[in-house]
Amino acid sequence: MRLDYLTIFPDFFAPLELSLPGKAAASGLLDLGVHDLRRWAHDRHRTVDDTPYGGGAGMVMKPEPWGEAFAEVLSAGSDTGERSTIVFTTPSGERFDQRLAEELSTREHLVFACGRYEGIDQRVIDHAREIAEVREISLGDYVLNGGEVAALAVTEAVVRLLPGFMGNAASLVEESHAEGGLLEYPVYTKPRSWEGRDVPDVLLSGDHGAIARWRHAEAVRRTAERRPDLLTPSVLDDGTPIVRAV
Ligand SMILES: COc1cccc(Cn2ccc3ccc(-c4cc(N)[nH]n4)cc32)c1
Repeated sequence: MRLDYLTIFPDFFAPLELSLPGKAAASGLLDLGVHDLRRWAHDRHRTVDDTPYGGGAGMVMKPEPWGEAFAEVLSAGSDTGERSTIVFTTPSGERFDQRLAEELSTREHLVFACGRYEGIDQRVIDHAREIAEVREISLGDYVLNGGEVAALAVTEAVVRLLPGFMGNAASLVEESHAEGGLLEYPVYTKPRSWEGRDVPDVLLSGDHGAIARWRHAEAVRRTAERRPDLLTPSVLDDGTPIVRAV
């Protein structure tokens, strides 16, 4: 997989060299490219923003640098001739979740378009839809100052799913939000007693059936307490969607 990042803060992506994706890059399983968007702003001040048409506070990112950047990065990045996937992180995107992480992990080339200011001129997104697959992705219902943090989060969730990148593939299978949609059960390690708190006896019993049953029960209890929405069915038995009055 190739990952490219377009940003006015390229240093934001230095951690990618240090973390899991960095190792994967070293092993040749990942190709990373971080690009300063100002490379495609040709005026003396490398201007990437301007005032919004229609008025309003703040600045909007100009379309021209993005158009030139996409042209260069898409042609250089998809040597397989595969269409690239441009990911715009934005508060107004589809909510990122494990299912979307799994979907993106199947792509050959992801290009993260990291906006700043009050966002990117809409014509950039419209243009991108003609030259690539486009996903507009939100991390959640809160507003960040730009797209870089969201791009890093999406990157980590996607890359760890790629075959050969996780040291222990078995842990991927057990994870919450992956199978059954339950939250993670509580985990323990040595020492057996700490600050007067002991590890649950069942985990020391060697009875793998009892341990599995305890872990499932704990996952259900936690999910019911913290995320009851994950437990309620969204469709009736015959597949009819359940529409809830707000
Ligand atoms: C576009 O609408 C905006 C309105 C007010 C501020 C901003 C700031 N901003 C600029 C680019 C940008 C990219 C992503 C995000 C973002 C994503 C999530 N989940 N929260 N915040 C925020 C961004 C944007």
